[in-house]
Amino acid sequence: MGLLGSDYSSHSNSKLGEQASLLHHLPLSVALFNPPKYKRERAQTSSDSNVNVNEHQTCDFIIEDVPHLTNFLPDLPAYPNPLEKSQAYAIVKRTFVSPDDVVAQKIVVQKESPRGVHFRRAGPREKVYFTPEEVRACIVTCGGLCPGINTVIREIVCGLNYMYGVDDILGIQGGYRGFYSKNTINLTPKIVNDIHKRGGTFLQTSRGGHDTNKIVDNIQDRGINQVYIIGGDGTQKGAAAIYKEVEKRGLRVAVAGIPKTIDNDIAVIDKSFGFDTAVEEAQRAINAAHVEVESVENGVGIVKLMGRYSGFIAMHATLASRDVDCCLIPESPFYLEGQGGLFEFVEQRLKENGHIIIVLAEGAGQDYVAQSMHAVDDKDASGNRLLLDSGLWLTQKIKDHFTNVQKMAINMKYIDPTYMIRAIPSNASDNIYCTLLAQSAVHGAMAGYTGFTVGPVNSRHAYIPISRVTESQNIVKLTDRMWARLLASTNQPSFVQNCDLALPSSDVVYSLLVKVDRADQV
Ligand SMILES: Nc1ncnc2c1ncn2[C@@H]1O[C@H](COP(=O)(O)OP(=O)(O)OP(=O)(O)O)[C@@H](O)[C@H]1O
Ligand SMILES: O=P(O)(O)OC[C@H]1O[C@](O)(CO)[C@@H](O)[C@@H]1O
Ligand SMILES: [Mg+2]
Repeated sequence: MGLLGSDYSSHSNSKLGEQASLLHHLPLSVALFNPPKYKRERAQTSSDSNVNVNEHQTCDFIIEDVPHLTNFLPDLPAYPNPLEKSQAYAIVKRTFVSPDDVVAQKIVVQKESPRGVHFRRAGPREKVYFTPEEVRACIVTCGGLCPGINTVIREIVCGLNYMYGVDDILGIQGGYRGFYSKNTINLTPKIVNDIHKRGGTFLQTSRGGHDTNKIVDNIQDRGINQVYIIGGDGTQKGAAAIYKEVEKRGLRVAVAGIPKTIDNDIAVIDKSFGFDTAVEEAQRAINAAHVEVESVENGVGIVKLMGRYSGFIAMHATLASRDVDCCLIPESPFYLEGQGGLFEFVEQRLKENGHIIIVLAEGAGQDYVAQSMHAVDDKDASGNRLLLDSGLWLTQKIKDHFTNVQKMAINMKYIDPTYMIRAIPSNASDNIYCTLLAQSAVHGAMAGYTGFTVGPVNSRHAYIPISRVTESQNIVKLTDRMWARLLASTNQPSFVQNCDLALPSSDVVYSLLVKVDRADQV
């Protein structure tokens, strides 16, 4: 028996495998593997001088596992994985992922630190819980667009068909509401063959319209037993609700989430697909701004990029470009006037270089804009806050300041590429990434796992409990080194007063950042 009871395994002699029977009785998603204290015995060498030989140490090993259909359908039959006979895997040394393989969430550790949280490694398993003829799969795409969605759709269809011989795959059209309001389309490798060359989603998408009961009724009525759900944080919350309802009804339906978001705001995973493509496309807008502002006197270029709550696209586009003087993101409050403010910085760069480029994430400075516009807090159909145009607002503020206060003529160039960075096909590396995601999702569902999201954790693909990726949103942490690297690269103001920077706790620094921002507004 493997690390957890749901996997069939021949690795019964591994140390982790020996703990399996204990783990099987632990709560579904979290298993704490707490081996006895062991003696670390090492020969002491000169380079080891700071190591305490023979000291005792506890190493906590935590697995956050994903559910398996057998958790609520214990008598489900298993079958040998057809990949055993697949020509693609014929000479692969280890076709099947060992049930003992896990992926560590933290790979930078200290000598004495606990082993920490691990996720189940993604990939094909020795046993599957569906025969090819039994499978009726469906794919749905929800939320905003993102480069690579079509590649994921294509690779799920081809993966199911070429690897597992499945040929009953339905496309749900128009997002979650498509389950109960639209006809499905049949997806075959031939139909999806070229779709990866196009941007957007072949299946169409929507916001709102998630009705768990209606969706699961429909899954049941249509005899669907594998559900592949491609979407962002909101979509994954919807997938978790579908999984829970499926479990409650005791249905043999595997629910697999594939994380999608241009904003890169999904927790746990390294990066979301399409993000690199979007950052690359954003370079075109920044380059255009650079050409424009270099060709005039006192050129001020403002480029607004997507990023509702997280400034990853703006941060990475800035770091990649070298032409950007200042990057503004939602996580880092800024202020305009006075010492250390944005106006002062713009003036300084204009004097030094004759031009300046500011990259602004759409969610940056929203409170500022809302105040000056007395706007109401509008929401989209999914309940996401509708943003005000901070790019236009900043453009006007800078124009007003230099015309009325500084009495200095500037040449303002505002570029807003918005949808252009996400409505394109994915680049080569994102295409490969999408293929891995799709194949991992297919292997997971075929192996009977459910209620999981697939994604890379420290470059290794893993099955992550859906609830784990929806409990928080990934944001740029100002206290991490990446933001410091950006500040060091642009040499822009951090908008944090020196005395505040000395504070030890990131929470305190963050709350002060907010206070600095508020203080400036009153
Ligand atoms: N808490 C929730 N529970 C169930 N369904 C939800 C929840 N939040 C959002 N959804 C559904 O998920 C779908 C997509 O959500 P949303 O519009 O927020 O996009 P997203 O998946 O977060 O993607 P992105 O942010 O990248 O555009 C919608 O159909 C919405 O109804
Ligand atoms: O106009 P739409 O399609 O709702 O999408 C806009 C939003 O979608 C995202 O791309 C992803 O959430 C945001 O960056 C952006 O604010
Ligand atoms: Mg979202």
